[in-house]
Amino acid sequence: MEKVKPKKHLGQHFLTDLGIAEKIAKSLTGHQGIRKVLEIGPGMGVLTDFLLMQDWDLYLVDIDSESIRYLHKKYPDLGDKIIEADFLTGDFATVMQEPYAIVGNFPYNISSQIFFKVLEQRHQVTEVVCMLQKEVAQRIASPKGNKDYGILSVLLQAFYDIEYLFSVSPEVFNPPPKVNSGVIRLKRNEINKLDCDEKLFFRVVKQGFSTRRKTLRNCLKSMGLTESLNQDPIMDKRAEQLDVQEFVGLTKKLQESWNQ
Ligand SMILES: C[S@@+](CC[C@H](N)C(=O)[O-])C[C@H]1O[C@@H](n2cnc3c(N)ncnc32)[C@H](O)[C@@H]1O
Repeated sequence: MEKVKPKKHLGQHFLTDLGIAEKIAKSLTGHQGIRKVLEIGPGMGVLTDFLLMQDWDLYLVDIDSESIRYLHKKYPDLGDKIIEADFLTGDFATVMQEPYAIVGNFPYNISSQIFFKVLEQRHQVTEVVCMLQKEVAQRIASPKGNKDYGILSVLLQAFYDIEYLFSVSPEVFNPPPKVNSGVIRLKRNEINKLDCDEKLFFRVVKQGFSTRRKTLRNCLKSMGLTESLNQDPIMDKRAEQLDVQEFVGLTKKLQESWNQ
């Protein structure tokens, strides 16, 4: 079968090391008893081959029509489960219907956007195993106080337990990317709902990190801080010094101060 020509604008760096592909596929655990799996960006199916050796109900989504033609030839039995779509704009809540896990060697240029979409679908997405740019992987898994800790770390850590699994060097891809890669696993935690207004929590986290070097007092002032909240010692801190629970506490304080 003629191979897919790598397209830079689609982040196509095809993994050539079968051992690593197998290791990624085996990192999926079926957390919370889920068998339905969506692979984002299967390309030529290097991960897919190993996923199909396991007992998953597997769906594939790729934006590239050349990859899709290749996958249909390679896996004729998958039929409609091979989906040509943009994961970022497609309605996968409806396609998948039930809770599902995500796996993939993500297109690195859109990996943060993929995670914002995962957050929107957090009630349905039980697990994510993925390879992405090492720095982004580290940032997502990073604890508070670390220079890498940011918006995605807090938001994802609020709903998922995150593990950095292993690093992968550029030589095992065709063409090799300019950056190192990292594989992470996210397992949805048991907390169905945060103990605060979740929409406000998202706003507080995003606004809190809007200027990293500034205190929360400065970053959040456009949100209408009352005088008493303005005096609260937490406002002297910077966003990177707060973990998820502290952000939840801050969100509750903000809401209560508005209700007074
Ligand atoms: C890094 S490659 C990985 C390919 C293959 N899984 C491998 O490991 O060799 C990323 C894949 O994501 C696909 N892709 C890029 N943007 C996408 C999007 N928005 N939605 C779905 N797939 C996308 C690309 O076409 C490509 O096949």
